Amino acid sequence: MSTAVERAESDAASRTLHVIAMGVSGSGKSTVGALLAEELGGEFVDGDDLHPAANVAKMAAGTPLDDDDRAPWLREIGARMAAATGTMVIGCSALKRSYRDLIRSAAPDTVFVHMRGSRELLAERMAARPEHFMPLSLLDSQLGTLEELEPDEHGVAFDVAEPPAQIVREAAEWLRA
Ligand SMILES: Nc1ncnc2c1ncn2[C@@H]1O[C@H](COP(=O)(O)OP(=O)(O)O)[C@@H](O)[C@H]1O
Ligand SMILES: O=C(O)[C@H](O)[C@@H](O)[C@H](O)[C@H](O)COP(=O)(O)O
Repeated sequence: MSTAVERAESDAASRTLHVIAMGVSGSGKSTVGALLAEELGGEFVDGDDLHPAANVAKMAAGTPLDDDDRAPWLREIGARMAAATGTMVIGCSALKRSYRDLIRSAAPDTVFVHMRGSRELLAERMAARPEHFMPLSLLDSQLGTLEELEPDEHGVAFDVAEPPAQIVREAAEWLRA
């Protein structure tokens, strides 16, 4: 027979979690998000794959998205999260508070794991994946648009200078607590 502590630990481990791996381009949403989903025994969806083709074309051409471009994409992300039957991690920049509010309006228990880093390190990481559609020239617009998590938002931030495995370990610990 299991003890009360063991039962509580097992409940926490099996809890269904709704997580957005958030941050600007190059911050590790895809890398850390996929590893985190694996660690939590859930599914990972890359928000990049949910952008309308016009959004991808716009970014690839070096023009930042605006609120109107992002609205249908954020609604799709909220709908995916709300429809998840098990633990779900979605990589989504979720740069503004209003974008996170939109996702929460569909899936209120969504938790945000924000990967933060210096411009220099982010630029280095973006430059190291030249085949990606997102041009380095959009990094400053991404950083200019970013609104940090506010105290009343359910979330946690990590420094992208840490290795992915460490971020995942700490994030999973925080999420399960
Ligand atoms: N914490 C990290 N430490 C070292 N390299 C990382 C880390 N996170 C991501 N990377 C690398 O940086 C690049 C950008 O990461 P990626 O996951 O594609 O970011 P995003 O999805 O946010 O654009 C990739 O080449 C990835 O392997
Ligand atoms: O809202 C946006 O401007 C985009 O969602 C952007 O933040 C996101 O980062 C791109 O999809 C690029 O993809 P990567 O994040 O993989 O560079």
